[in-house]
Amino acid sequence: MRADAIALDLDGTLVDSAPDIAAALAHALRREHLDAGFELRTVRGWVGDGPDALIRRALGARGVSDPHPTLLQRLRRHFDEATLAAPLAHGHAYEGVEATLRQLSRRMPLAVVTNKPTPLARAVLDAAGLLPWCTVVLGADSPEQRKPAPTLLLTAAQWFGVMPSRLLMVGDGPADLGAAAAAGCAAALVAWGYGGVADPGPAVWRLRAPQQLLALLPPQAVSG
Ligand SMILES: O=C(O)COP(=O)(O)O
Ligand SMILES: [Mg+2]
Repeated sequence: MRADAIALDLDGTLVDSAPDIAAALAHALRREHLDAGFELRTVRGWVGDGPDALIRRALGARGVSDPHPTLLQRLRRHFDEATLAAPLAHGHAYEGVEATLRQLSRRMPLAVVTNKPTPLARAVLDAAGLLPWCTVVLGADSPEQRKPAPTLLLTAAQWFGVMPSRLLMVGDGPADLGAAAAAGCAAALVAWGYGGVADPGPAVWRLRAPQQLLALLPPQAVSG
């Protein structure tokens, strides 16, 4: 396939961060004297739409379907503080990701496009040792930017001066595929992430290991 740049999702694609997200969520809920006893696999299923959606899902699971905005704000503040204090204390980059990004970054620019806010995303990437290989980190700093909206992918394409059709979005969830479709980008779905996509359709590449990206995008396929 031809791609001139890659956009990479963060949680569930580059890093197995669910244990840290679960710890930050538990910290936030406890600070507000709320029941924080969620299983890791439950929290894992809530990752992918950003921390505000995560917090709403946790509250919803406790029967709080219409939380007060100030409670949401406080929970977000506690969540962000906990994440910045220990971005990746329990999780790690998936095996093969660091070496793959290092090699790919010599061939083409790499953007991280995530529903995490940018400061949290940068902290996690730094802790994972992946930040040096990322040309730009684009997080969802406002609700409108959140995947499946195409905004961040279009920003990445513009940033790199490439057509959206020559930007490959690599992700683990429906928001990633939705954003790729909305932006007109090619898409690849990883097999190791937090999932939630039963049938990605024939146009989507399937990756069983990060290293497969190197074969999918050989050096001679790079233009310019
Ligand atoms: O839910 C999040 O915090 C972000 O998820 P993403 O990196 O998969 O976009
Ligand atoms: Mg993800």
